[in-house]
Amino acid sequence: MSEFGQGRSDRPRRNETNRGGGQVRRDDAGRTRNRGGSGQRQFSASAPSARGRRADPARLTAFEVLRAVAEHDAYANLVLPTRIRDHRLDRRDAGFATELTYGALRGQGLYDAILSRCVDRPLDQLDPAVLDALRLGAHQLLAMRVPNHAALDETVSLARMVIGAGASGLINAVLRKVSLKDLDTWSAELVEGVTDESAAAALVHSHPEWIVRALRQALVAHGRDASEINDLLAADNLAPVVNLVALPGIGSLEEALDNGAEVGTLVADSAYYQGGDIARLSSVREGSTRVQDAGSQLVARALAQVPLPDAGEDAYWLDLCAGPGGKAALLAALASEHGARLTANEPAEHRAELVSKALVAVDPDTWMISVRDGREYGEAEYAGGYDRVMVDAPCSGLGALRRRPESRWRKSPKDVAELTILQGELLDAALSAVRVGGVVAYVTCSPHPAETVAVVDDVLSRHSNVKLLDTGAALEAAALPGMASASRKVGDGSTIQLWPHIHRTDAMFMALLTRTA
Ligand SMILES: C[S@@+](CC[C@H](N)C(=O)[O-])C[C@H]1O[C@@H](n2cnc3c(N)ncnc32)[C@H](O)[C@@H]1O
Repeated sequence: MSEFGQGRSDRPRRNETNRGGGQVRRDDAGRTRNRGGSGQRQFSASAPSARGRRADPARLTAFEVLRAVAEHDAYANLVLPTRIRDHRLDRRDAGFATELTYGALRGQGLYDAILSRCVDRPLDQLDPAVLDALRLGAHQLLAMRVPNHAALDETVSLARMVIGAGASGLINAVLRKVSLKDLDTWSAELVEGVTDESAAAALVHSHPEWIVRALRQALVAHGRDASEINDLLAADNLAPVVNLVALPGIGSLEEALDNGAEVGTLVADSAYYQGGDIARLSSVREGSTRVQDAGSQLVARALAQVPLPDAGEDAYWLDLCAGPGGKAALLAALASEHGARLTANEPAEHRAELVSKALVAVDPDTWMISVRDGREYGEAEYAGGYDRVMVDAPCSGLGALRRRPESRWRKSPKDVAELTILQGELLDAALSAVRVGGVVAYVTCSPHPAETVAVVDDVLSRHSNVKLLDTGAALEAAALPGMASASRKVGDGSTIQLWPHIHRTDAMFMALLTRTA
């Protein structure tokens, strides 16, 4: 089964027996079709000339999202829910559209390599809409449990309706060639003669080559074996399960568990939810239960719970880069339990508003929003004013590729280089704003060495009064028993790096630091 999707397809399930004993036929959109007494099919999945037939709404939805991503730089995870609503897809069709959209976007690199062997011209000379239709067809043919004839006919029908009759002929011919081999055979052919391991892994697991090299370096930099790269890349291609957190002292997981969620195994008050539209849970709508990756929950809890090296006051906490507010909500709830107050800072106005919304369920007396460049907290007026500071720095997001299916194709090494300067400056500001004996958490959702260990090494080399704490021990204390180790020793302290292929979380990095003088 493909690694480019949710790992399963819930449709079509063919030839199910219904309660009356007859055959329930499902069309290629997964809806049941009554074949009627005459046996005459109302809908022919195999008819290649389905002229005049309407495009399948689930496939049309996926096509529209791919077009929005390509033409308007849209984020698939934001556009898809709107399109699903526009087309009034039921739960089953919404699942199909989601798997198709995300799978085609993640698999784009691999599918383009395959398609370029089946098209008689360079892919960039194709109409971009045709190319998107071909990618959707390739994903259905190679990675979903859709019968070949259905994948072909439905994609051709879609193209005829939304692009034109001319395009549908080309698409039919190309997809027929794609369908002649399965994904493993195609992958093996593509890497034949490719001697560079990173280049081969980039092709097979559909990642840009520079990201494969960066992730391989990251594994080594965080004390793991470079040979894990294939597992890591494969994990990037699986849709993450929705993780929930019930805000401590405020929310409860009861409703989620009643609706099929399973208790989380990494961190307290968390759950895994696979029940579809999360907004149907009232606790989520109210904001007392929130969607948050378990890795993000862990780093927030580790900062909140680590004993302060100098047990003094513990009343003022700062989240320096808070938007859109995931960690701020958990930190504010934990601060409230501690009797502390959280300042959630975010320089982008619209993101600061999101932070306010994220905090809606938390007692408003325990938090406040600040809207400024986090580097301003390095100024004298804030010096030593906080006991615990979170620096969840803007980063390349290379550790969260599974959440944003198109993001890997939009990033470049230049993004990383630009961000590392800001990351160092924000960490400097946090270390100025924390009191002596307080704690700063430097966090990224990227394992890239330049954004993680290099930033920490640099700050330690520049400030003789800054010390790395045992972050691994703090994380373990915040986690449920049995979590696989994530820490790497550095002198007397340690940093931690979580991994999608080991911990089933985003690849969060954290270093806990203190100021000694
Ligand atoms: C990785 S995100 C933070 C995610 C957030 N902590 C959460 O858990 O939801 C980084 C945030 O830093 C903000 N940011 C960018 N430049 C900044 C700066 N100079 N000072 C403070 N925050 C900044 C971005 O707008 C973005 O919202």
